[in-house]
Amino acid sequence: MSNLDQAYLDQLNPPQKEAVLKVEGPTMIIAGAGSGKTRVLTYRIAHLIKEHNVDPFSILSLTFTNKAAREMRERIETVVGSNARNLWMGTFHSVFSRILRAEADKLGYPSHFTIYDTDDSKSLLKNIIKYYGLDDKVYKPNVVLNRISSAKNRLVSWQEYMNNPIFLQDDTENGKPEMGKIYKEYVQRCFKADAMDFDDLLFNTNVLFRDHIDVLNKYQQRFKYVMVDEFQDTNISQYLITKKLAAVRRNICVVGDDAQSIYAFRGADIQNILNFEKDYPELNVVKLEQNYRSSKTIVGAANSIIGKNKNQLRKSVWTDNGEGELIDLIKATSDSEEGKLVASAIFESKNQNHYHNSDFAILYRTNSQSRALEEALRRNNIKYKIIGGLSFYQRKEIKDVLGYIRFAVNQNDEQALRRIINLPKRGIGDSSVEKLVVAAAENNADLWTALDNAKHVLSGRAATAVTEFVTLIKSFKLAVEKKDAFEAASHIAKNSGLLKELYDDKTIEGRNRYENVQELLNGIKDFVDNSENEDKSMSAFLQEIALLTDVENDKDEDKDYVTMMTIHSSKGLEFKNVFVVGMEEDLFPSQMMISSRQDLEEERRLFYVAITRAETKLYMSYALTRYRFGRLKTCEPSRFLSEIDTDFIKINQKFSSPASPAADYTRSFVNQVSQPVRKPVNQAVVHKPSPDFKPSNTSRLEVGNKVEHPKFGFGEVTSIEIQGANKKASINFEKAGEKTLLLSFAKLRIL
Ligand SMILES: Nc1ncnc2c1ncn2[C@@H]1O[C@H](COP(=O)(O)OP(=O)(O)OP(=O)(O)O)[C@@H](O)[C@H]1O
Ligand SMILES: [Mg+2]
Repeated sequence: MSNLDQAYLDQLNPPQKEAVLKVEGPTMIIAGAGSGKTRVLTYRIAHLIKEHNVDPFSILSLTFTNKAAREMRERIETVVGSNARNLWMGTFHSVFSRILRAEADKLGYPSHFTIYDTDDSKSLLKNIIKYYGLDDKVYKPNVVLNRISSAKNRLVSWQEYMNNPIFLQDDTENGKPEMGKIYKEYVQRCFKADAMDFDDLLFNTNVLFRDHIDVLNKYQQRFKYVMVDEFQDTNISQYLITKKLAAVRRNICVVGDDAQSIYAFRGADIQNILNFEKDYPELNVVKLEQNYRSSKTIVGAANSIIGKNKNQLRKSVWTDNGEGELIDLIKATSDSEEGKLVASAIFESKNQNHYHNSDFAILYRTNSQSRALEEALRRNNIKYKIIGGLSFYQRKEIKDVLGYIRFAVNQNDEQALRRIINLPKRGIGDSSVEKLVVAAAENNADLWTALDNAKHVLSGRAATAVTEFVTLIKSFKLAVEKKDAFEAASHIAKNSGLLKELYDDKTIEGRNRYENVQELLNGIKDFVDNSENEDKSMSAFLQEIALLTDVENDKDEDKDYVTMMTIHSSKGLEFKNVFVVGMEEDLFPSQMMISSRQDLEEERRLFYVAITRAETKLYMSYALTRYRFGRLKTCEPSRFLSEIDTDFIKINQKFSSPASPAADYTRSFVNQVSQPVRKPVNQAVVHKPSPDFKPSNTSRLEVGNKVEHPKFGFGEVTSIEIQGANKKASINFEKAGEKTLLLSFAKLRIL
């Protein structure tokens, strides 16, 4: 997006301008990708402040990531100046956790409540499942968590859940009749621990506004204008919050694209778009049809894809931009070759077009696909960055230090306690912790009180160790109260013994971990010195990082890197060149997700999101074999490839496997490679191994060797590749065709 300057209204087309100028009353813009919806929101806010003298403090703008909020804020700042800092802008979770902190006492929480992340929630559920003596193979913690999460997102409390026979019946049919009991215990334990999980942030905001009219009134008065980006991905809980807040003034503007709704699996509901029309009959609906982001080819391909979905609001998207190049289809024999071909294509495009690394993004369906791509990029010296995956704050050493900090802030934080109580080892085992938790429950006391009275519950060494631990935590608590966040954190890292333990580990990993903890301390220093948040307390810092989404924590100084991320995280972003990799059946569309037509349509919308991130050039790639879950699998090209109008796509000969059968691009070839659900070749091959078949030692296998495989039959080795400890051979089998096999697994007889 170009910089906003004084003449911002000239940078809008007529319907965009209309949406910016009409600031009173409800407005909805449901329009295609790249049509300037986010731009409209940004300019609208600038306009409200500049022309209508609206106090930024009374504008609430909800975005998909905090990063998007930061970028919008920066742009608005160029028009209205530093005043823009006071805008209420961020994700639903971050904005409402701020409000919950301010109003926590109304719900019986302290303002320093802890936010449990998914790991905390899962391990708490594990404890509960064990506590009730249930089988954790039946009650899998992440399945149970999903069930609880979806109940909360539909605003179903545990009381309603337990009293509604429909849920019990459903759970009984699923073989999990005890779900209600687990849900109840989970909520009560979170409450006891002064903790809220992610879903609670929305659930409890709804409770707050439902039960405390005075509080609701206060925020209804404060937020004179409410705006929501990516509206199609709001769930009912989020929808009701905005509806309540806007109920008095009705100045609400939502923008989104039903074709990009990709979170139905987490409870997002396109129905909200339809509800909106009902809830606001006086609604001003704005249509945006011109795409400013992408070439004609890309827009055409995207339209041809989304047209295959039955459930969508029909709308047209067109662009004035040039034709652009055709989409390049890259075919690889294996996932590692896919990585190499993608890296080579980036390398060449950079040279030819003088692009920076940052002009490229690689998008995939699941995080696990990144490994082969990373290896290839590293070999080509192309700097990349994975967004998402295991983020900085998810690393063990960081979570350990944060565990101490969390417990110093909130001594009821059971999950933090369990993490740190025996770290570094001080002779306090799981069973001692369990005894303390039970003692606390039986005496209706909180965990901290039980710890403080450990000598009545435990004996011998464990009791002494717990008493020493309590003394240590008391000193940390004091540090958190008396010192600034940075000094307190440094004190805790040092005196907990964690820093020393890492320092003493002289392995490369140990050094890395030590540096990561130093980096965490740097981050806290930065927060103290530079954060926009007025509250510089340790608990404010914890809250800020608890809500960082995948796309956020960009600590890298050098910003020139190829971005790698899942398609889900790429929503709302744009890049000059985009690679959509792993275009294979079972991977994309994902095998796990397509049990119904609705699910397939959601996968297709995800594909639409991926395509529409590209401005100039789009590449798609697939591999014929791929390691998945530790096994080499034969893959079929994704059915989505055959759904792209063939006028928009061509096979890239240069960056396709030499083994690919087609020399020239022809329509029929694309159709042929993309036929959905072809039987994998190897299933058709029936080979009876020779009577004297005995696997040979393959350590000396060479290119050109003739071999026999018990299933694929006879073939010739065409290449050998060493990858770390693994050695792979590509073998051209007479009947089964080209296969890449991992030699440590493949049974081969050298002839
Ligand atoms: N009137 C305009 N003139 C020139 N460029 C524009 C105009 N409107 C939008 N753009 C540019 O088009 C691109 C897409 O805009 P924006 O990101 O706001 O679209 P969007 O509808 O929010 O897309 P998505 O659905 O992917 O979130 C941006 O680079 C933006 O700056
Ligand atoms: Mg947008």
